[in-house]
Amino acid sequence: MTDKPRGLTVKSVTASYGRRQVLSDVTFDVNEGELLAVLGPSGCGKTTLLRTIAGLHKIDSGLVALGHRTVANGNGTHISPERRHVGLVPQEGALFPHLNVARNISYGLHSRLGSRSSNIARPQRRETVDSLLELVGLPGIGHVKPAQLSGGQQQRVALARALAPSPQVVLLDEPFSALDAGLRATLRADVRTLLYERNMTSVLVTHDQDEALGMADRIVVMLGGKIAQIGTPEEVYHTPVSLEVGNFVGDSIIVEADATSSPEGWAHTPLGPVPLIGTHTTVGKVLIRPEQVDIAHAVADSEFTVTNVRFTGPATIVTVSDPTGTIRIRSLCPGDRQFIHGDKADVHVKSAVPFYPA
Ligand SMILES: Nc1ncnc2c1ncn2[C@@H]1O[C@H](COP(=O)(O)OP(=O)(O)OP(=O)(O)O)[C@@H](O)[C@H]1O
Repeated sequence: MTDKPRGLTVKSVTASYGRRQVLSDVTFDVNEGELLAVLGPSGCGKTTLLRTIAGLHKIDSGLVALGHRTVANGNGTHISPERRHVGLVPQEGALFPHLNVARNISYGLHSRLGSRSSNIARPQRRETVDSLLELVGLPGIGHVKPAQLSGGQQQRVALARALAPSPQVVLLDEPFSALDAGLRATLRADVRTLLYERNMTSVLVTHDQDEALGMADRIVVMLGGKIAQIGTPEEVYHTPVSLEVGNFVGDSIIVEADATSSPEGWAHTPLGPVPLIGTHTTVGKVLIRPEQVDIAHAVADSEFTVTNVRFTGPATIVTVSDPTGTIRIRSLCPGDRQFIHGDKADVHVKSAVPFYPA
């Protein structure tokens, strides 16, 4: 269990809907002030996991603790959501439409204090709401109804409401999924800064790889109700524990590799010799990231042909394929287009890649 009073422990948690188990032996800690992303495909159990931490879904076995306080275990302990001191930022549509922004936020204060909330002096409540609106970058909009706000503004208000009772942990359930790309990027950065400045312990659930890689201190990769890997964004991106994790966490090229007869630390592949992370002596597969591949105009004849060129602004994504089209390699080339469709190309993997034995 975490020894920090504001950390979170999830230990060997299983949870079900009826007879169907959807979380299986889930274990991780979140350190005080850390943002942990739970990344996984749709249906893998991310929301259920958040709900078990928030107290909205009972666990079958295992333990959930906030700091030193066990809030759920398999022996019948189940502290109710309002007594857990957890703030939840759900997906879109979470605000009460009939209440103005200030009342939506002060609802967060009520939920912490229950019946005692009426004892808080109105000026004090107002001061708290005003400072939270300031914090999320929306000063002076307390009188406005949610319908008058943009999606991004509504999510900022939802965050203010979650932070209102000074929770021990903030849980964010795909909070940016309904926003357009530009707004999503801005809000991700703002929320990250805000949580960091408040030293908030946070769990962010997302199926968006960029979001997890860009926001989290550590990532839990969930596949099929189980944890597949826990690590820093760099670890899960560069050294995924399996091809499945690697493929899910980012754009990847997976090719056959033979390390039985190549020099130590290298494997023969259809792309030529490829450097490996670690020493291997079997056949298997390698997982290559697009930015690890250099593509150059062929000096002699090459079996690889440029089949797609896509300019993205800061870089150009070039796809080359072998004659059968079974091997397709995307490479991230900085700068403007230097290739056109049909160019012959040489392919070179420039840094060590993970190897997975067959
Ligand atoms: N109330 C429910 N009753 C029965 N089964 C449910 C219920 N809620 C979710 N499930 C099932 O449990 C599994 C996990 O669902 P969950 O919503 O936790 O996944 P998720 O990873 O959050 O998915 P998404 O990213 O699509 O929201 C899914 O197979 C889902 O169909």
